[in-house]
Amino acid sequence: MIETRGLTKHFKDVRAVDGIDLTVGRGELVALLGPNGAGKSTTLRMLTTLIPPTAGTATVAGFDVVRRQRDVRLRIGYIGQGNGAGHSQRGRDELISQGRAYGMSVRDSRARATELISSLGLDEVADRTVATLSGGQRRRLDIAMGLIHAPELLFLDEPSTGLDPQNRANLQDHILKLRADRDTTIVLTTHYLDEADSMAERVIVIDHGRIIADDTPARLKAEHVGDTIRLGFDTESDATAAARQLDGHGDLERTGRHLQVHTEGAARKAVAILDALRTAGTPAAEIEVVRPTLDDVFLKLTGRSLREGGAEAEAQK
Ligand SMILES: Nc1ncnc2c1ncn2[C@@H]1O[C@H](COP(=O)(O)OP(=O)(O)OP(=O)(O)O)[C@@H](O)[C@H]1O
Repeated sequence: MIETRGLTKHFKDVRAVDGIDLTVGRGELVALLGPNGAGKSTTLRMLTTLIPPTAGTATVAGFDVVRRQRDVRLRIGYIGQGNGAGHSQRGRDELISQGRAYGMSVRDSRARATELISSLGLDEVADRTVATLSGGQRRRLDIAMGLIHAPELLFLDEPSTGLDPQNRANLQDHILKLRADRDTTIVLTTHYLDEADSMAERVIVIDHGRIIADDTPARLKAEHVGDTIRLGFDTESDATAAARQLDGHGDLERTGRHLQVHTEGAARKAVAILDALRTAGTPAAEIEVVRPTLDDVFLKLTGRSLREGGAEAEAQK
């Protein structure tokens, strides 16, 4: 559904996107992850024909994004970060007009608008004019607009930003359902690592306009970080003795009376480690198996935390 080769966008001296090669197949659900300014939105804006690449090529749904813009647009839905909806019409009418703009019949547009109003929890706002809606309500209306023509490929630029947890969950359900029912291909950007982790089977990490990792969340975590077993002891000397006992069980790191063991398959190994320590007479007082998050992956890959510029920063705005 998407094929890019050396896709590049420069804004004067800023290399926003720096030679991206990307292939996305039909029905995939892909999350683009990266800190502020990494180039995620610029990539989506090129793929949705809103801005032309400086160099490289991209085809979307089989059409070149520069030469066949109209063909691309008819097949995709794009929900950007700004408010796409107008102001003077009622929410429901905006949706119906949008459906008509995509060539749907009045009847189909109405039916689809009703379906989306219900599934995105827009009942209370459907008959109000857009100008009177709150930011979150407007966001949900924008999302409904992007879905009106049931596109085969959907681009969502930070769909959850500005939504409360319940609406975020509703939206995630809706996206997963679209995929299950219609095999819609979905590419989304997000700052919410848990969202990427739970929804996407493929996570692409972008930094400085380049792809630095591309895999399933589970494999990214296993390959780049691995599990950690955290052990606590009654005294520092117990921890030192335990570290000697556990030589060979993984990478060990001792801080005071705590010991961290970095290893694969930590849940299984934890049992063996506890047994070994008990037998040696230095039993652990505390144990915790810590699974890595996508943020740990990002930190490992870039030396920076995605959270610093991510959802938390957004929430403080
Ligand atoms: N129209 C523009 N003119 C000049 N520079 C731009 C323009 N659009 C984006 N940039 C720059 O390109 C870089 C990539 O921006 P982009 O919006 O693609 O990042 P992003 O990963 O989507 O970030 P965010 O998470 O903040 O949305 C940034 O340095 C940004 O300042």
